Amino acid sequence: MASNHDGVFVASNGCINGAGALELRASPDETLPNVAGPKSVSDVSGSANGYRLRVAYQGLPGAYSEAAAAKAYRDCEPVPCELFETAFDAVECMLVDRAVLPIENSLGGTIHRNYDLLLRHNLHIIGEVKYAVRHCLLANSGVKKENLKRVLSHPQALAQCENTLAKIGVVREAVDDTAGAAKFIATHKLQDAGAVASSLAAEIYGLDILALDIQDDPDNITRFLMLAREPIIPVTHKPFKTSIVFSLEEGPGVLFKALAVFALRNINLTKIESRPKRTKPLRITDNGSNGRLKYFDYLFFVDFEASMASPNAQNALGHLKELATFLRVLGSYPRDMSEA
Ligand SMILES: O=C(O)C(=O)C[C@]1(C(=O)O)C=C[C@@H](O)C=C1
Repeated sequence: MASNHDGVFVASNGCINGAGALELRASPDETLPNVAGPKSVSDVSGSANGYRLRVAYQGLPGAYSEAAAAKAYRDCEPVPCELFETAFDAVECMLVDRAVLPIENSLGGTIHRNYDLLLRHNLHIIGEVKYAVRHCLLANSGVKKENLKRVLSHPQALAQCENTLAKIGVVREAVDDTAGAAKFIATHKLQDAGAVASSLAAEIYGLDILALDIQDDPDNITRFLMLAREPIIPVTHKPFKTSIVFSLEEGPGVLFKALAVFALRNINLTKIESRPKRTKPLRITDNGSNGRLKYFDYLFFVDFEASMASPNAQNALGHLKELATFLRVLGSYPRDMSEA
């Protein structure tokens, strides 16, 4: 992995350091309790014995993900990464200790890319954090709303401000992250372009705030996942959530039967998401008259409100195993019960 001039981890092949790459830092297992091996539930502090936990996030300084990382791990050292994938790689290569990545937003919906990456990588979900996202419309000093012809931001942020941007009547341009959009218009001193980003991004990149709270609903919350190389030890005395992914044979009612394993045990599901199986997205079968039928084949991601330490959840997954062609537990972790 390598970093650019701004110290942002950028995509490269694998974990071997190339020229100009950041030095590989072993995880400070000897200083931070429970860093190696399964972690305890209280693993939320971002520092111990003078060592600051290094937490990867996607975007540049001033991105909401940076603020979410700091909320998840107080006093941590947030480490910017170019792509979601770079953040996954940085944890796997031990360049950082954790990653904090968005998974869904109350207005914009699911961040599908991170579901796909969860499956392709071997990290564990060890926590979740809800963050209230308050978007601002930013521009260079002297630029007024009526001068704007285009507005740049992360696609999720543009989606979350759809009504406001439609009213202003600007062209929307998608970029990698909100803070990157702010930096771009500032660096190029653009006079006809604005950015949707945080008030912190305005401060960092020296931009004016033309409008505050421009998201389509004042209550705009993004849920982030906390990822680590090792799982945490699940407990039953705290509210826990478990995330799994599975696939099923084709047939009538199979998904109904799979979800019934939770209903039968009174386990509440909080989310279900289906994604195409990337390796084999189509299932081809005989249509009974020498023709071929092509079915889409899916992976189902489910979150349920129970700890893997509870016999109820273990029985439910035992039952699901009988129906599933593939089943993986992505993590069992404390629910974020805060108001965001
Ligand atoms: O661009 C940023 O600032 C991000 O942190 C990314 C991101 C996302 O991917 O959803 C995070 C929170 C907001 O929902 C908007 C954008």
